[in-house]
Amino acid sequence: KEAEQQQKLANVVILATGGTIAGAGASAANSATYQAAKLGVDKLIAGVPELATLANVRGEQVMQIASESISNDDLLKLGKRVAELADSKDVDGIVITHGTDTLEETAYFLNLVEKTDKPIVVVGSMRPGTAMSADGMLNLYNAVAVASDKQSRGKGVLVTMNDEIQSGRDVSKSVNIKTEAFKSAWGPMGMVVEGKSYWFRLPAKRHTVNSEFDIKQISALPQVDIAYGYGNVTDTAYKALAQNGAKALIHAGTGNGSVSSRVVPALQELRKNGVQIIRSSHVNQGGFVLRNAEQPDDKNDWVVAHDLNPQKARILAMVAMTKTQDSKELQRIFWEY
Ligand SMILES: NC(=O)CC[C@H](N)C(=O)O
Repeated sequence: KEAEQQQKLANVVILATGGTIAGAGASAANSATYQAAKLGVDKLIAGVPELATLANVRGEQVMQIASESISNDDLLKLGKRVAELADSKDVDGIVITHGTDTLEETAYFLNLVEKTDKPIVVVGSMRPGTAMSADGMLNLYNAVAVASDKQSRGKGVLVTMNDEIQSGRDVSKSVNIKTEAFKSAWGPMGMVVEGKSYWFRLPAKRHTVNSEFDIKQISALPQVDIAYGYGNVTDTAYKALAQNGAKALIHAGTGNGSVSSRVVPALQELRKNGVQIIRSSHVNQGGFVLRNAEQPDDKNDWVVAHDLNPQKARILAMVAMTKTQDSKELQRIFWEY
C-alpha cells in the first residue's frame, strides 16, 4: 500500500543554499538576531514530516551561505544543477531554499535561463526555525505543495512566501522585519492554502521554455554593477565601477530613473567608451522607467529597465550580455523579459 502511495506522489528535489530558513538563534525570542545558514537540508526536511504526504522528497545541499554572499559563480552552479535535475525523468519539481536578501535575484535568474516547464519554486523564511512563530516550516510545506502540483507547470519560476505564490520575475523583498516580506507591484499569481494551490493570474513576460537564454550555454556572466541615485550625488561611484571592469552600469535612479545633472556627462562619456548604461528606479515597488522620459535615451544610446528594480536589471543585463553587446537588442530584451 505504502509503495503504491509513493508511486502516485510527485518526486520533488529540495536544493538547499542556506539563509534564515536554515538559521538558528540562541533563544525562541530571537526572531531577528540569529545566525543564517546553520542547518543542513536533511534537518530541514526532517523538521516538516508532513512533506511526505505531498511528495517523495529528497534533498541536496548545494551551498550553505547567507544569500547576500551569493556570487555569479554560485548562481551558475545552482542554475546548472537545476537544469540537470529538470532533465531527469524521475524529477517532477524542484524547490530551492534560499536566504531572502537576494532570493528575488536568484528566482529571476532561473526564470530566464532554465529550459523546462517543470515547477521550480524558490522559498525562504523571515524567522529562523528556532524562533517563536517561525515561518519556514509552512513556507517549505507550501513550496513542496506547489512544486509537486501539475498546475504549476509552465508558469515560470515561482516564489512561495506567506501563503502567496509570486512570480519570480516580479517579486521583491519589500519589508525586512515582517513575515509578509515579499511583494510584487503587480500582485501575487495565486495562493497556497493547506497544501492546495489557487491560481489567479499568469505572467505575461517571456520565461523558461520561451526564453532565448539557456543555462547550458552560459559558462560565465559579465560584470554588471549598480550605482545609486540620490540628492547631491557625484559621478565617483559610476566612474570607479567602470574603471574596475563593469561592462554595464545599472543606474538605480531616483523617481522614474532620473539622472542628476552632475552624473549625466560621465554616463554619456562611459557609453561612448563602450559601457552600457541602463536606467532603472530605486522607488520601492513600482519603479516604471520609460525611454526618453526624463533623459534622451535615443540620443545617449542608453537602455531603460522599465519596471525591473536595479538588482533585477543587473540579472537581466548579465544574462542578455552573454549573447549581445548591442544596445538596441538589450532594450528589446528589457521590454520582453
Ligand atoms: N531572512 C533571511 O533569509 C535573511 C538572512 C540572510 N541575510 C540571507 O539572505 O541569507
